[in-house]
Amino acid sequence: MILCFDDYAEQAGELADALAMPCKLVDRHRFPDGEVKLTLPVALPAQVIIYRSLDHPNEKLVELLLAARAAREQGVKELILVAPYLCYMRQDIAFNPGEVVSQRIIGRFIADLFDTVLTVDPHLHRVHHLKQAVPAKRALALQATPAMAAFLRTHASNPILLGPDSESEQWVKAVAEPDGLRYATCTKQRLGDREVSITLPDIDFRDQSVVLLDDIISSGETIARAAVACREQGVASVDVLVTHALFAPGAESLLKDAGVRHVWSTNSVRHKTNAVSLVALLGDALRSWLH
Ligand SMILES: O=P(O)(O)OC[C@H]1O[C@@H](O)[C@H](O)[C@@H]1O
Repeated sequence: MILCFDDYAEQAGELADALAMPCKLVDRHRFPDGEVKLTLPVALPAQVIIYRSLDHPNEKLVELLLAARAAREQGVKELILVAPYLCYMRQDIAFNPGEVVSQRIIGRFIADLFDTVLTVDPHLHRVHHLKQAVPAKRALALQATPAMAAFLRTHASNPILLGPDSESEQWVKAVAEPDGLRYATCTKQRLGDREVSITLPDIDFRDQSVVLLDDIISSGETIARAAVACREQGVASVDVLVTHALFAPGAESLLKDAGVRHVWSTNSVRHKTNAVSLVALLGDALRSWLH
């Protein structure tokens, strides 16, 4: 059985359909002081999947704690978390004394609640395996790149794929290579939460169709700066394809002002740019674990 909350009921329902299993809602009541009361379905089976993407994570983490512990109290033996976007993975090192390394702490918090954690393209740059960040019995990070490549085959004509920074090379390369597309990455310097500088690679961009490809749009600064730099080089068009459409306030207008034509995202995070479904990817990974 899949359990979901109202925010991701549609995606969870699609996944349940793909796996031919029931999907039930965790009811959420908010008290006047802001606390929540959750009500789970009763008579839960031995194996339960909780589907919830962890964008806007702070309240969701408390709700996951309540739901997972309550499911165990009902006798659930195996709990699987499907969180297409996994929060707090970016804070993976203390740059100053006293800075909290959230990745480690949230990773352990989630691993204490769930036997298995399934996610897509987590932002891991200093560790290489999800299990190092989320030490659950089983932790699997899927890649959205095959679904992105399939999408681009029908939505872009011979584009140059451009990653905005060196970290994005893994995704750009994985999407470009199977179809023999040209790809490159920019050099990025992050100066603050909402301030980055981007230097384009030395390529002739004139009249080319560029697709900027990255894992996350948060403030939108990275993609906007890259798009502006491309347009200054006389590109024919700039489109954007990302895995996780976090879109902090202001990001949308930033991209529009930068002259981005289309923004496409996977449905890991609910957003109006969602164009690439991850249901088949998640379903295939889960199928072998179900009993
Ligand atoms: O520039 P914004 O949109 O705020 O942040 C997203 C970028 O910051 C990085 O961590 C991500 O990999 C992406 O390149």
